[in-house]
Amino acid sequence: MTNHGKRTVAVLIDAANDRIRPADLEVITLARGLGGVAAVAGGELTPKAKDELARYGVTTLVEVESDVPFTITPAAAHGFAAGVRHVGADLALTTTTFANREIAALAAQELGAGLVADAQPQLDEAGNLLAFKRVFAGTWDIYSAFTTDVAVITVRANSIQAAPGDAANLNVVSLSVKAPARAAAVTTTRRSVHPAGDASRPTLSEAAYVVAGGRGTEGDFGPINTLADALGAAVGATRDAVDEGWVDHDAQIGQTGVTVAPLVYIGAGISGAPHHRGGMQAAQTIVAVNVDAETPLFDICDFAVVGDLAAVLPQAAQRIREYRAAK
Ligand SMILES: Cc1cc2nc3c(=O)[nH]c(=O)nc-3n(C[C@H](O)[C@H](O)[C@H](O)COP(=O)(O)OP(=O)(O)OC[C@H]3O[C@@H](n4cnc5c(N)ncnc54)[C@H](O)[C@@H]3O)c2cc1C
Repeated sequence: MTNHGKRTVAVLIDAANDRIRPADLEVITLARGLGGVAAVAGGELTPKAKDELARYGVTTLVEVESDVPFTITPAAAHGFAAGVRHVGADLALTTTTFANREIAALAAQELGAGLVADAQPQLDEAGNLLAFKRVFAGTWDIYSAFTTDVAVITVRANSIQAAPGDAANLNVVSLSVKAPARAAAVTTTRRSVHPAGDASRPTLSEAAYVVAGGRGTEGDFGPINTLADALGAAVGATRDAVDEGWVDHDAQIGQTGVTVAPLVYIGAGISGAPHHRGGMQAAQTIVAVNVDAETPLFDICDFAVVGDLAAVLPQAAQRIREYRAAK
């Protein structure tokens, strides 16, 4: 895919009541640096959500009315692809969630587009689009170029901090689509959303701050929760902690768990086995708390604290609370 001058970037968004999800706002912020931004949503958004899109510089909102709801993945993929075509976008972005990976793949197939999952769009010096991703437990950086006219990228959370842009006049378009037969063939009898972990905390895969505990907690996640509460962080864990039944499987970070890329990852009582590192090494700042000064996690961390987590974490939480109260 070569540089065509001004790009149009379509972003799939998922409004939760009146709010645009923070991860979607990150993707919109990223998209603004690449071209004009159009949002594509399944159904009608509330006026508040539309205001938020305008504040983030989105110029067009395509509200897709589909005969099958976007909760059915092929219907969402078809609706998204229709939105991308409608605005003539050459780049389509979604956040990286399990559902969005599938939506992006099906939409890319329909659009004849190249797809890179869990990456960050970037422009090279000539303005050509690249998808950047860090792989193999953070040991390789891959830059992919597109040979197709349209590119689809699912964007890893916390690639960028969301920030409002120049407020735009939002042009709202309604687009009616008929879902493909494979979507219409599905009958939803019951739909229940399983709240991942603690509903009062951010989603682990999208959180800006993550506090994770391992076998060193000896089953007491109290200090982990205390620090997570002070920071507004998600709680993560190693597989050993999950296998012991100390925390839900949803919290497992690593090769066979969730991949996180927060601004700050704090790992306490975690040795830093390669299986765990593969899921957190992309964090921007890594803090490790361990009684063993030789623990492997110290080899890759930015800040190492040698100490008992039961003593260190409550003190850190207390200082954070004091700092926030004084601000
Ligand atoms: C196929 C496969 C897939 C796997 N997938 C994953 C995965 O997705 N995610 C994952 O995490 N693991 C995974 N594992 C397991 C992984 O290899 C490690 O066994 C696991 O990550 C170790 O967990 P841990 O760090 O909690 O425990 P340990 O390695 O036992 O480390 C505990 C650490 O706590 C420290 N400690 C003890 N007491 C304290 C204290 N009071 N204060 C501070 N520090 C203390 C110790 O010094 C030690 O460093 C996988 C393994 C296999 C074989």
